[in-house]
Amino acid sequence: MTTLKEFLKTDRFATCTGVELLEIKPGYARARMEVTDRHLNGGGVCQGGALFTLADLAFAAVANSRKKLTLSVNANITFLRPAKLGYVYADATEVFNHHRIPFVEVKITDEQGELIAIFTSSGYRKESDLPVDTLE
Ligand SMILES: CC(C)(COP(=O)(O)OP(=O)(O)OC[C@H]1O[C@@H](n2cnc3c(N)ncnc32)[C@H](O)[C@@H]1OP(=O)(O)O)[C@@H](O)C(=O)NCCC(=O)NCCSC(=O)Cc1ccccc1
Repeated sequence: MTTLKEFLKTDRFATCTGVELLEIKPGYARARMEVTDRHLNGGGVCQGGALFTLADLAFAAVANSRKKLTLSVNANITFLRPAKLGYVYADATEVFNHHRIPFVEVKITDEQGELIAIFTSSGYRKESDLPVDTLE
């Protein structure tokens, strides 16, 4: 039996950056990443691309939670506060479950629950079923 969580572990770049999927339900997913020295930019805060990667995997989990292959066709991120060393969490919600063009919002927060960034993305949902039996 294959789960969506296992399917998304094949995203090796996200795995290399330390992104872990914690929860996937229909229309909702949560992921986390530990910000370590290797994630810091020259300004001493978490690099924006690392936060984007965290949000992108959370997007992939929620957008594919309907078990149809869904890819991102556009994405935007707004950085509100710097992320420091420690865990950051991504809560992804499928705001609009359109059968073809779903819309997803991902909120990134730190260990104190402070909002770090907001990512939004539209997906393109293909007809093809994902080769997964369950979500987790
Ligand atoms: C999948 C699809 C969006 C659609 O494929 P197909 O069904 O084969 O159909 P086709 O390509 O023929 O397109 C149909 C029509 O739509 C048009 N069109 C397309 N895009 C746009 C646009 N932005 N804006 C406007 N129009 C657009 C296109 O020109 C065409 O128009 P036409 O009918 O000729 O007039 C494909 O274009 C693609 O791969 N794009 C790149 C996506 C990508 O690499 N994303 C990033 C990585 S995924 C990720 O991050 C998360 C993740 C991780 C792991 C697992 C899952 C998720």
